[in-house]
Amino acid sequence: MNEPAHRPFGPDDGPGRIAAADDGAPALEARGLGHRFRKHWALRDCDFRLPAGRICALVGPNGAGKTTLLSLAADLLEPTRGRLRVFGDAPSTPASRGRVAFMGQRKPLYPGFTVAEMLRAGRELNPDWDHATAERLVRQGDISFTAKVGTLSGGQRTRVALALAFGKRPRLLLLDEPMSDLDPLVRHEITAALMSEVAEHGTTVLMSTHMVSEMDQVCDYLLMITGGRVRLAGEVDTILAAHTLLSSRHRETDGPPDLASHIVVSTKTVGEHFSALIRPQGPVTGRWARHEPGLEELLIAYLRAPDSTPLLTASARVEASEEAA
Ligand SMILES: Nc1ncnc2c1ncn2[C@@H]1O[C@H](COP(=O)(O)OP(=O)(O)OP(=O)(O)O)[C@@H](O)[C@H]1O
Repeated sequence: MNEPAHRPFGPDDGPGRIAAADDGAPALEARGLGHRFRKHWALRDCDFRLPAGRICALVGPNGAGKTTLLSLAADLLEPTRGRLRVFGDAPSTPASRGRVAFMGQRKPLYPGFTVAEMLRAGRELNPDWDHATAERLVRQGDISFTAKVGTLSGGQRTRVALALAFGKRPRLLLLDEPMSDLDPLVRHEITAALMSEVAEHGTTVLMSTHMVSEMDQVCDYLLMITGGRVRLAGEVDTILAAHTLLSSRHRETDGPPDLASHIVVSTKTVGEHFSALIRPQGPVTGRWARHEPGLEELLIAYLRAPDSTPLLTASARVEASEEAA
């Protein structure tokens, strides 16, 4: 993963940055969005919406294009094709840059600064800085304000980076694998801190993660990218309800014929045990054991079949893009 430079806050984020244009606009809207690194398309033909106020898990295998999408939203990269809007505005506008905070995998902290100095820098660079929120997040982690950032543990650094991101009072918080270097207890604490701040301020969160089982309780929206293309987008509940997990004793690797009328996402055969994740297109016939999949089961099935038919719920859909190839 090659990560661009971070810009968690900055002097461009001037006063009056929350323009009226964002009323009712989705937090993110991509139309025909593509980004190419030299000859390689990291993202292509992406059309989707992320409604405001959602906590969205951004998932996909390594190299899927998650960091690229977050970097486009944070205005660290420009689209090669198509466009992306943040609350109705291009990411490069002062209005958008003021509304967005990005915490990348390399936390945007200066090791020689104390925690207090880091927060002070946040206050000086951001006109709408919320010092009380930033301090509270640090205090909840029992982190000393006089400690040098370079001496903090991974979990403490993540907490300070989150405090800086929240202190900016973003409308959209972009987090790139925020929990990857944390132990389960600290992950739990940081998740709780994140949830309470989000509940208080109604922040939209787009968070890339490989820790799907832990995100299950946190995220109410899902964006799955494989090979640079959107595969799933929408409310977690709606997406799960659109699928059925079937299991049976069969020997056929391609599945029994009574699945032919459904969208079969992926199938698995272990010995005589056959299972299939399907999107039913009518009544399911046959002697199947059936249940609604969990989020992890669903994502593993899609990861196993990255070319399966995409599914976007109504709230995530945009009309076909004129700019798409
Ligand atoms: N600066 C770069 N130059 C060239 N190719 C790049 C660059 N950054 C990313 N890529 C390529 O673009 C594709 C998407 O990368 P990206 O980092 O967005 O994936 P990701 O889903 O975030 O992966 P991971 O889960 O491993 O972090 C990959 O094939 C990657 O090698």
